[in-house]
Amino acid sequence: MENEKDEKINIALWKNFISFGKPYKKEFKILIIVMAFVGIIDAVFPLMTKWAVDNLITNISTKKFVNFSVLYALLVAIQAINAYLLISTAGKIEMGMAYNIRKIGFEKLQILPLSYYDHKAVGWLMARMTSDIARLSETISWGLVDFIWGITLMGTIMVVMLIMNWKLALITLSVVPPLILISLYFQKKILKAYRNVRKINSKITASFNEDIQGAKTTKTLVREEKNLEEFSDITNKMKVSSIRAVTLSAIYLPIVLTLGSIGTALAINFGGKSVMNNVMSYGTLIAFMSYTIQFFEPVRQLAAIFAELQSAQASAERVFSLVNETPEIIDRPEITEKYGDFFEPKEKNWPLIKGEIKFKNVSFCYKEGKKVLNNFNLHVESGENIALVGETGSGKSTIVNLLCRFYEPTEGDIEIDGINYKSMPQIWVHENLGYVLQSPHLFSGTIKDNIKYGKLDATDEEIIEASKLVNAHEFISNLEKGYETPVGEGGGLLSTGQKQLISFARAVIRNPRIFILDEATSSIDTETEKIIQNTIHKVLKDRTSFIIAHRLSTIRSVDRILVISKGKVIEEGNHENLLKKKGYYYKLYTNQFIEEQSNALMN
Ligand SMILES: Nc1ncnc2c1ncn2[C@@H]1O[C@H](COP(=O)(O)OP(=O)(O)OP(=O)(O)O)[C@@H](O)[C@H]1O
Repeated sequence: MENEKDEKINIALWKNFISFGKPYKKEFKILIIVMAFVGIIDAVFPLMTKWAVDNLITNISTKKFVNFSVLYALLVAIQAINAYLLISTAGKIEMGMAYNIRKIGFEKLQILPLSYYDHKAVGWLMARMTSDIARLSETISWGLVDFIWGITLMGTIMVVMLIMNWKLALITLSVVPPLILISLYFQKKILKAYRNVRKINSKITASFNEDIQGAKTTKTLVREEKNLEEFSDITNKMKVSSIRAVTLSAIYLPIVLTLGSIGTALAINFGGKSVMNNVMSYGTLIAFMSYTIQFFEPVRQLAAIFAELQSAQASAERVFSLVNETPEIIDRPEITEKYGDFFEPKEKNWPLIKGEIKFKNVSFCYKEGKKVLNNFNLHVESGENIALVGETGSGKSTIVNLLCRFYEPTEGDIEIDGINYKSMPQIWVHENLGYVLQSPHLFSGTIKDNIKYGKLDATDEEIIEASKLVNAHEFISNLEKGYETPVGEGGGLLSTGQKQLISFARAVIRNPRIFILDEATSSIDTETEKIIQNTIHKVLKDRTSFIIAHRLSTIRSVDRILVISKGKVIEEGNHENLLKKKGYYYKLYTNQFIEEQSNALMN
């Protein structure tokens, strides 16, 4: 979590933020007018009291009394209508702006390349999209409410006081400047203290999160006591910070009340004398006393808004760093003109992919200066099945990520069917891609929903057909609710093998020309493994495919095996040829074979 600095108000940033409120121009206008009315009417009530004291008590007349009552009731009714208007309008602005920014943020998250997610933690992004945006919209709408109300109320009170008795007005208002200074000082301190509480709170949330997710690991490593100790440490800090924040509020309020009382005392003292000398009416004195008390609330509110704006600015900066992020991989303008953009694609009049792939002198680095691939060349025929093997970190996933255009080459080109993929929209490749991840992610919902995720308009027949192709139909049909079985969060209600089969179905339902399989390392039972082997065989048929292989038994029948080391192909050929070569692959294969045999014996 970043430090929130006490910076000056950044006008440009707030202008940018307010631009999201453009669709709510009418609501903003209503809110400003309503709040100005509320402020003025609030300042009229003490005048009503003055009038009542000066006229009704001393000189009672039924007609005047009735008129007074009617006017009073009218003002109260107007305030009630205003209250309705202000709450509904401010609420509309708050929710509307949050909706607009969240939508744009979500759209951005869809188009940002994988590289963006490499350096942004999930928790960071979630906090931006939820709490930061909520806080900003709240600050803007309710802050505006308090601001307009405060300014008009204070302005009206000042004008009325000066008109009634300018000398007494100046004397009573002399407590305002120290009040403003003290309010600013305390509001800043209070806000800082609460900010600290929030920071610790996010650590507590993260702690809970890690603890729940890592419950199994904790138990196996007997870390319970240590975890508890660390947790107590954070909660203790939270307690201390919260008490500090509350103490500051507890000191601030009596100071405001005292200053308010001094103002009232000044009014009574100097005003009382004027009343005794018959220079001023009782009613005016009472109005003055009411005004001094009424004056303090907006000062407190305005100081709070000012402090809140400074702090909310940090939220605004973080939200806009996401909203204004320019994706590293973008379709060129001439391409979007021809094919439309991500959210509004035009007719797909691009060539169908057959699946011939060429890496031409491709170099790539995730971080500047550290080349993972250097002058990498590869030619894959359409429909050819390729397996990538090699030690961990050798660059297998990188090759595949580049082919999928999740990242783009730093140097060199990648061609599909002889076309440089950078001269086509990203969706051209993505639409023709089937990718089964090493640990497939299923979304909460039913098995059917998850398979349909690969092709939103898929019919039930297509879903069953895809499931049959990947040998998943049998196990799905045996479940009590069949295709309507809920998979749980992240597919947690299914076994690893079942999850894999469903992700196969999801990938093949769109009939992709290029198929990528990042083979699972986690062990599954022999029966399921056999089913998956058979599935792989069927799915790869006639498609250009890349398998990142961990179990070498899977790839015995592929057309070509590439042994990758430090981003280079060090051996290539089919299974038999590579074994005959007695090189790296031979060693890898025999080691794995011996390992599997000894595991089998031990079991
Ligand atoms: N997102 C990333 N950001 C920075 N460096 C990365 C990133 N992904 C991979 N690397 C680095 O690039 C190199 C190649 O990684 P890659 O994931 O391609 O290897 P791999 O052969 O697929 O490994 P494994 O079999 O363990 O999955 C490694 O040194 C790795 O640390």
